[in-house]
Amino acid sequence: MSLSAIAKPILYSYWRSSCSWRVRIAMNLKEIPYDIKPISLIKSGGEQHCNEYREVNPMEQVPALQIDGHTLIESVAIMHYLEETRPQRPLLPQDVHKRAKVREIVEIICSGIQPLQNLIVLIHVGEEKKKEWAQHWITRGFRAVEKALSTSAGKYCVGDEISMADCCLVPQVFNARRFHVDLRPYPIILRIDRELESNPAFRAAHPSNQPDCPPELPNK
Ligand SMILES: O=C(O)/C=C\C(=O)CC(=O)CC(=O)O
Repeated sequence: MSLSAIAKPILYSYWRSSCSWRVRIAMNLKEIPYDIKPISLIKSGGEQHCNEYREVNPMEQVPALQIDGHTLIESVAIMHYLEETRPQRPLLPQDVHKRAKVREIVEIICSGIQPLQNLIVLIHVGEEKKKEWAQHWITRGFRAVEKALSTSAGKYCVGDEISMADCCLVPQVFNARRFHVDLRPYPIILRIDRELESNPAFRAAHPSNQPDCPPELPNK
């Protein structure tokens, strides 16, 4: 086995990137030790655009995970890799219908909400319109998530076991608060977010507990 295959995984991460945060939660839940390599999405126009990092992730985004001698990108693909190679503390239910529900909620958030309100899109939309834009897409998506949860949720998004859906939901709720979305119409989302707040794996993955979190939290 090569040295890189047994090295401690390295996660290229940004403290308040919701996609990095999903993977941090999954790594923590599965108790996989890893080192963080911070990539600032804002310093000098964004370190994700430098030549060196483009070699790691040609999408010029975080996260990227170096693990088992491979470099993986895209948070959902990474979570599935972790699930398939580290089945301890499963993040997908056994039941096929419940699995479909987990994937549905993951997809709503990771395709239907977050990409529309991420940094590159908001820069394009412009400072003046960005808050209204982000609120629009998060509200639209949360309506669908809340509806899905009305039949799937137990203690967590799907039943009583934490799944990939929860790894995606909590960071998206943080983004919703950041853009001052009125969350009162989504009581199930709020209840699950509150439930997971004190979970150690979620707490350790929180932006405020990251090595690159600035001492003064900007809230723009
Ligand atoms: O500090 C910043 O303002 C820069 C970037 C982010 O927040 C990350 C995002 O683009 C949002 C997200 O991950 O959903």
